[in-house]
Amino acid sequence: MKSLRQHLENLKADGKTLLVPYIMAGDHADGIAGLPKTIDFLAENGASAIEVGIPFSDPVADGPVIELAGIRSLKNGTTLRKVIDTLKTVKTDIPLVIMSYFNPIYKYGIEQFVNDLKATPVKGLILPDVPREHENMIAPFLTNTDIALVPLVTLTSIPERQAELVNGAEGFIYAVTVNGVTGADRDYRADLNQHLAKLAEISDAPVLAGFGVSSIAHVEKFRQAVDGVIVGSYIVKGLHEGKTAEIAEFLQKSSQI
Ligand SMILES: O=P(O)(O)OC[C@@H](O)[C@@H](O)c1c[nH]c2ccccc12
Repeated sequence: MKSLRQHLENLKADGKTLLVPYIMAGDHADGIAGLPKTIDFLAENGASAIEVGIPFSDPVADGPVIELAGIRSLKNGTTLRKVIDTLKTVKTDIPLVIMSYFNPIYKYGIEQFVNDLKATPVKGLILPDVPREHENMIAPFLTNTDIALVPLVTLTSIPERQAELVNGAEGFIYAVTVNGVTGADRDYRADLNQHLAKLAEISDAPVLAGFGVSSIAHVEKFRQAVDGVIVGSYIVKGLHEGKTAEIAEFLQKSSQI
């Protein structure tokens, strides 16, 4: 079993709420140099894993908060190469998961990308614009590595599709809670937890809910149906505004739920 899944399953077996904050690499006051300390900060405050975003000019699934963070990061001169070089210097016990659109990886060289990640704590990949049908562009390079491909299951995925995506999940299942882009402050549909609980039932791998999670009440709600949550916009905005105490408190409280 790949270590991302093992790590999350161990936490789950200890009764922990799985908590995966998302950050935009390079969106720090001191540019990419600030990435290692941001990772340390999240790890110290209870993150189970950390999703590290790669900035991209056409982020089709990103809402305004993440999109602006990407623009700031690109203005800081962040490139995929700089992110990987910086991650090579990071020492952490918790797995990192790269979230990237495919284009930067394609430009970098797919095989080279996977090879270079082996010298980093990256244990998973979320590639929102690579559907299962196209996974073979990268999956063969991951076979003999400890890097898991994390599937996104959306509300519109029909049961057959869900089963297919869940089958053989190497890390965790990313259960998308809304139809639309990332971002906090949104209404969830009334039967969302039933939908999530069904997904959790058919999945052996841990299931984490993401999109719009921005309060302790959200974490408590989703915890009734799945193993944990992914929190992006709330974290990205808070860090950008320097609200570290608030973020630390949110993470600590969430991981105790
Ligand atoms: O920001 P939110 O609503 O908390 O959602 C998480 C999200 O930001 C992060 O996982 C993410 C950022 N960009 C993405 C693109 C697709 C899927 C997921 C993402």
